[in-house]
Amino acid sequence: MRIYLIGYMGSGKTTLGRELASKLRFSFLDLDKYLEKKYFKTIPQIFEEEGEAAFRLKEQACLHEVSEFEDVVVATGGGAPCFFDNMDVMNRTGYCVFLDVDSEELASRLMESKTERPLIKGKSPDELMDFIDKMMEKRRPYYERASYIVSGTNITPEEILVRIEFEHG
Ligand SMILES: Nc1ncnc2c1ncn2[C@@H]1O[C@H](COP(=O)(O)OP(=O)(O)O)[C@@H](O)[C@H]1O
Ligand SMILES: O=C(O)C1=C[C@@H](OP(=O)(O)O)[C@@H](O)[C@H](O)C1
Ligand SMILES: [Mg+2]
Repeated sequence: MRIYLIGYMGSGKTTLGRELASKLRFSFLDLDKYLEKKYFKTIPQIFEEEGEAAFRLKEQACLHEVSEFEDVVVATGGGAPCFFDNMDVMNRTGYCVFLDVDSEELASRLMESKTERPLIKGKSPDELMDFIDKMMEKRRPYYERASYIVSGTNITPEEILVRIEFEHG
């Protein structure tokens, strides 16, 4: 069994994914970290040296690899669902959960942790808010293809599990 967490930067995929995996006694895998290990480069380095398009190709390759792993919770990167066949792969090979957190909450979380995220690096609070709103509008249709949507500002791993169990039986 595989669980994929998707959603905007700052929605808590990495944080909640780790907690969820430990509850289930599954392995936890962060797609960004997996990618950094595979290519021996950090995400900001790849964006800077090779550009976003190259990053997206690497991200897709990594997703295809991890989609064969057993009993894992995968925290994806915020953009992963919006490129290539990634959303199809996740829906086909696991339970895909969209963490739907409102943009004000995202902005306040992301102000604290911008440096490792090349897409928002150096933005002022107002610019960040505007950027999140615009990008969320484009990304939402992809995110909403997830089999499960969990919304709120304080989503817990229990809530995610209950949803999957309740709807899946
Ligand atoms: N439920 C939460 N409540 C408050 N802050 C959170 C919550 N989940 C994550 N954060 C904080 O938000 C930031 C981004 O979380 P992270 O798990 O890295 O998100 P993602 O992987 O979706 O980008 C981190 O600083 C984290 O501590
Ligand atoms: O939203 C995006 O396009 C990205 C999100 C990041 O992951 P997080 O969502 O874990 O921050 C990381 O993959 C990269 O910086 C691009
Ligand atoms: Mg993350």
